[in-house]
Amino acid sequence: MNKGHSNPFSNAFRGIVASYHTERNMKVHLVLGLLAVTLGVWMDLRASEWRWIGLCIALVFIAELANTAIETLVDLVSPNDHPLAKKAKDAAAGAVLVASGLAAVIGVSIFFPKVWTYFFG
Ligand SMILES: Nc1ncnc2c1ncn2[C@@H]1O[C@H](COP(=O)(O)OP(=O)(O)OP(=O)(O)O)[C@@H](O)[C@H]1O
Repeated sequence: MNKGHSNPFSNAFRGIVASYHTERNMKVHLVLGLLAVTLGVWMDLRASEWRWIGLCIALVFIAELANTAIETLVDLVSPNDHPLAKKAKDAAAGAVLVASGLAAVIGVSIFFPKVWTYFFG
């Protein structure tokens, strides 16, 4: 493999696109992220609230990309069942769950009161 002319940005972008194509959860995260941004524009969020939403979206994508990287490496190194392969994959999936859970809690705490006030306030 020729590594001489590789551009770090295009490598990183290729990694994100490849993960989007192979991981169903990436598409779910993208839709939820776009939904949060749309809702944020509609609800006219404050700058501090946008920072939290941006942080949550980035955190979930970082966790999902790391999960993809670990799953891919595990499949390469241990194509057959092995307890350590299971441990690595389950821990990586756990990272996505923690990030998604935090994003859900922060998202609900920001949007729920605004949506409630909009419809019933
Ligand atoms: N090589 C392996 N050895 C042992 N257990 C494995 C191995 N590969 C996967 N598993 C286990 O099988 C289950 C399903 O794994 P799978 O590879 O489908 O990933 P996943 O967690 O479902 O994620 P995704 O849906 O993103 O692929 C998980 O509990 C995982 O730990």
